[in-house]
Amino acid sequence: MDDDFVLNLDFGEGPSTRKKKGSSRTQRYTLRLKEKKAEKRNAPSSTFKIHATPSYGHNHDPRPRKRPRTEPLQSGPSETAAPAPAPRPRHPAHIISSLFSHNPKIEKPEDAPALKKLLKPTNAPLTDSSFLGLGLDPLLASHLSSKLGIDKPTSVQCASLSTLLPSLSAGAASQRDAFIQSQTGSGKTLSYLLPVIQDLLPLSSHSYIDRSIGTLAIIIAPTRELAKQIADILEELLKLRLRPREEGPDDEGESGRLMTRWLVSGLLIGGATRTHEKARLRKGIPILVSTPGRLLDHLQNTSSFNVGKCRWLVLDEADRLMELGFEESIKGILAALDGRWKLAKQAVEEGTSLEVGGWDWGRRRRTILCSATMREDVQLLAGTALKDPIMIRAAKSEHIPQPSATANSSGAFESEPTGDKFTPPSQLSQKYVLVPLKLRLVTLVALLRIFLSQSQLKHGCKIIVFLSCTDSVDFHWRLLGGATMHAGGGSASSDEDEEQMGTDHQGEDVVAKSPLLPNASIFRLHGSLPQATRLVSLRRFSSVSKDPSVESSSILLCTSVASRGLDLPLVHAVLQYDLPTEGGITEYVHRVGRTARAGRGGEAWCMVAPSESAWVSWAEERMEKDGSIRLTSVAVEKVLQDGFGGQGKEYEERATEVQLAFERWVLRQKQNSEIARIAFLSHVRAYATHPSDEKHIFHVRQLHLGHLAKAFALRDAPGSMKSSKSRSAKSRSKPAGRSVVDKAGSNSEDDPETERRMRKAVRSQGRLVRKGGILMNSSMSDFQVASTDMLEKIVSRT
Ligand SMILES: Nc1ncnc2c1ncn2[C@@H]1O[C@H](COP(=O)(O)OP(=O)(O)OP(=O)(O)O)[C@@H](O)[C@H]1O
Repeated sequence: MDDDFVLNLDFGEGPSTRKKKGSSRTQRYTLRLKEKKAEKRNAPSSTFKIHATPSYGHNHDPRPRKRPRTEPLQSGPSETAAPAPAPRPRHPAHIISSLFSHNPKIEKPEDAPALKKLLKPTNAPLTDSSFLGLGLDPLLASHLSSKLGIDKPTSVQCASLSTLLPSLSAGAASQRDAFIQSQTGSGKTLSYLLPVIQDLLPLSSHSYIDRSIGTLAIIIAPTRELAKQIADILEELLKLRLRPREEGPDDEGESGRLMTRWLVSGLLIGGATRTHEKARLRKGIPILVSTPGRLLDHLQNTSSFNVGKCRWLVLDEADRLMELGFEESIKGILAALDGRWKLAKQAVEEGTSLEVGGWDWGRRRRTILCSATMREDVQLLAGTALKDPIMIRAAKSEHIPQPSATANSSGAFESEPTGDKFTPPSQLSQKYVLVPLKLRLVTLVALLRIFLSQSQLKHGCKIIVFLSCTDSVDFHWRLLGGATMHAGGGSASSDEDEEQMGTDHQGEDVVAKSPLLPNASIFRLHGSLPQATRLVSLRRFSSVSKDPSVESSSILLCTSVASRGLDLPLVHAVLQYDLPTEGGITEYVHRVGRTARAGRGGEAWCMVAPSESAWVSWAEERMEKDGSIRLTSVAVEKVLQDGFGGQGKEYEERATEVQLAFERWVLRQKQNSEIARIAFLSHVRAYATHPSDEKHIFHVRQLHLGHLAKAFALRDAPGSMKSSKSRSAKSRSKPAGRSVVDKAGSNSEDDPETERRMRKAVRSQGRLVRKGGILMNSSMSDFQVASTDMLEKIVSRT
């Protein structure tokens, strides 16, 4: 089987790779590498091969080296192969990227034990339980099984259904509010949707009830994507048959239930015009999914929004709601709902409104709060929103958990159950690679190639890559989609770049293809993209071809906006290219939780800089004190070797060529260099926002900016890291790659005042994305370059 693919290498000097004058360091590297290469090289070749299927454990291929092919690089499935460019002679003056010199020494990780103990999934459906046994309506249970393929409940679903289902929870417990907390991918959405539907379903047998009854249940989610996802699941659930399969359409049936289909769902997330939304609300939306800002807006301004009879309020991802500053909006929503209920009740009592027969006005609204963590701010929200709540948690073992704690009047839970740390599912394999800054970009490509090659066996897979900020996402997306291995790329026009980019119907770029990542579509997601683009990107990233012969591998480059709640099918690997700047270990667990869902397997990888190595034990300890959670170290050399193939240290040459291809793309056009520069600056700025208790691990001062520049395919750190106006001749002569402190000419970051100003400046910029508590940008990590001078000012203490 020859499933290798070939990279065309051009050693000729294209215009884009012309050496800058006066770069004596580069000249030295060039000469050294040239000499080394000349020694090694027997017969110069214009191509090398990169194994599409990395061979774990078989790196030293005993087969004789194949004669290099001269075919062009294989592209993605939809692309036709381009004619092979004629091999060009190697040019002695070609700039060589010195990727493998002057890197910090990294100790080789110990070999991982050959047979890793397989851990039982902690978020899988339970084999010894059933929905019917928990009291779920047979119509719902059979719909779950036949249409959604869900037969057994997960642990948290067992706990919640046994508490929240109206049929089982008799007496006082039947009206209590609830706090649901459990692992990622454990099925929290169904754990609240099923009780809500089961509670409202009997109303369908009253012929006089229709949509005009208004909104009876509201689900609030922090982001539009999440709200849309919940609404989609709800819509699927509400397609259930309203009579048992064995009963005909006109039978009154043994069940004695003749139900009408009035129970429909609706989504309010902005995007549509207010008038259009108002018209939908006037018609009636019995179960509404919304983001907080838009909901509050309609509660305050839409008189036809009939919520007087609302029975359920669900606050999903409550910790994210708090992080995004929605506390005030939620208080407003609670007050408005109470007010509307009072007014509606009063109107009925006064006879000014038509009574719905037998409506139980005494029944209080039930509120459910779902959160990954029990942080202080979430407990405060629980204190405001919940009354005498019951705590619902998933057990770690296959035991149906009992509701375990109750909250006091301030919302604090009196009996804090043990083992309440927010941990990833146990079946998730967690790995990290200590990567010198210079090698980050090529290691990213190598890792993606490894994931893709694994997925080839399974007809495609999904990979999510988290980056620090929107500018970095945009840059990497364009870079991967634009860079080619043709050194003649110096003359490539932007049209050629565009060929590898697909656009959505609004003309916004959606998909990119990289010759380095064959058969994969690359998407991006961050808060600054138009809403339509975000939704299209997510939909296309998640789509799975029904034809097994069509590979549907896809890669999503994103910010933390994708870390919470999103349920994207078949995500095989999550790579944290940049570790979270906000949210610490909770954010890490949310991100890795996009894979290994509902009992399935998955891989979580992190790239850790040598200066950040203390993060590993820091993270392990925060996930589980007893040391049961361990991240496995994988050597960067192994990743590069497996990703790029070749014999011995051949991967170094290949990685260098890939780096050069990226650097050529950056040099190709001014606009590319600008994107790279902006991404670099935004990344450093985002890095500076790591909270003070993480500064011993993540400190800008530890970053070698010259090396980091390589990770943005730049040959030097942007000169504007120091204001050009104020840059002295002395500082100009300093070698690139010094830390911010060096460049600023003083120990600026040791100065508490500078530190304070830096945080303030960065935070205030972060706040710009949240206007009046309404999510404008969806993620606090989505830093925009409102002013690229910001960082320069910060570091130069102007
Ligand atoms: N009982 C079940 N059996 C099989 N799959 C299930 C079951 N319940 C839910 N799922 C599936 O598990 C996946 C995760 O569900 P869901 O998104 O509700 O998890 P979650 O706990 O809310 O995760 P997160 O904390 O990441 O938001 C979904 O694809 C869902 O269809």
